[in-house]
Amino acid sequence: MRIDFTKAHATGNDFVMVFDPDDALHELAPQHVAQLCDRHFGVGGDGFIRAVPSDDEGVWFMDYRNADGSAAEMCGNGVRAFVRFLLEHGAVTLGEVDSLPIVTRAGMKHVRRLGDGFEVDLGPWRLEGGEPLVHARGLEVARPGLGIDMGNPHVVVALASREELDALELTSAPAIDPQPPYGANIDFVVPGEPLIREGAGHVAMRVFERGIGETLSCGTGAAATAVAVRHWAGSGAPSLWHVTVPGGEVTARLDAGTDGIEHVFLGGPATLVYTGNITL
Ligand SMILES: N[C@@H](CCC[C@H](N)C(=O)O)C(=O)O
Repeated sequence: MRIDFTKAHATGNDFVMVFDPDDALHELAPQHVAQLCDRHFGVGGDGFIRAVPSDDEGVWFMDYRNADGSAAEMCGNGVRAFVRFLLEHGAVTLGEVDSLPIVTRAGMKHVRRLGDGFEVDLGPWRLEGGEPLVHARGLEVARPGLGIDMGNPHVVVALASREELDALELTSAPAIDPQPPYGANIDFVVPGEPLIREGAGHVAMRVFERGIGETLSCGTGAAATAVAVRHWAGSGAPSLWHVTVPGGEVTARLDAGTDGIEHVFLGGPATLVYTGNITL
């Protein structure tokens, strides 16, 4: 089977993207996805994204899979790359003031232009309750995490310093107790110095993603980070957060959605790198 693909990234979170208007690849097996995402034997990527028409006329479904072939509900960096990809294919148009609906496994999301990049309305979040203990290599003792549902599951762990963040060894999965039923992406966070600058919050994070491993960036992780840090900071904390990740910076803005409930709006760049084809 020959597959035409585009390699894309959003702050270093990289994807193999396929345009599939006829849904011809709907039976692509997890091992095929894993092969495409393999950095030694395939194209290489943190995830695989297939563009397929949704049941809504003119609206596209983002079929997102992790590098191990597992499906995930949402990918905040991936959806920005997805919109760039759809625009490149001429499959959609997006004016300066419009927003584009995209169907995901976590429901419909709306994406608008923001500078040279895009901003996606990830919708409302949910605090999971409880404080799972997270232990990663490089940490002397396990730390409590805050479980946040951002459409996909996250556990955010606050660390004391930049040194502690840098010392983390994320080549193997951190242990979580109790283990969340569907697994979780684990976001390790340190406050910026200072935490608040010019009215906006600043934090740095590293992430160990479910179904992948450490990545250079995670958009839903940055959104969960902003929610967690604001939760810890209490009233008076800013609503705009700059989140530094190993692959760059994204923004997470906490604001009312069209339903009047507070949503997280994730902003950042998205780049198409090259196109090619591969035979599986
Ligand atoms: N990197 C993504 C999240 C991808 C899915 C995640 N690994 C999961 O399994 O939930 C992002 O930018 O949000």
